[in-house]
Amino acid sequence: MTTADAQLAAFRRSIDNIDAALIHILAERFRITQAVGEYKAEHDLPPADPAREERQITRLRALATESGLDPEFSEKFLRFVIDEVIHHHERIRDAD
Ligand SMILES: O=C(O)C(=O)C[C@]1(C(=O)O)C=C[C@@H](O)C=C1
Repeated sequence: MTTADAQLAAFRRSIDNIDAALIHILAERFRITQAVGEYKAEHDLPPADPAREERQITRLRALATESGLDPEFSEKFLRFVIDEVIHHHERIRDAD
């Protein structure tokens, strides 16, 4: 193995650890949003709350900018996650 190969392998070990952390964090987020979906279905609350989403996006865009992450990417990522959560909420509501 060359020095360059060893360096790339070291970078990739770090990437693999970060990816694992992301999966654990997402799993935890979806675990709690599952409970939120059940709560909303029980209390006849709508699956989506656009005002709450607006506040989350504003907050995360600011955090992204502070952290050197592209705020556009952060918003797209959060939108993608929230849209999936809303689908889960709808499925829970429709199963009731
Ligand atoms: O906070 C809620 O009401 C949720 O259902 C959670 C969540 C989210 O995933 O963050 C999902 C859907 C709503 O539109 C807003 C936020």
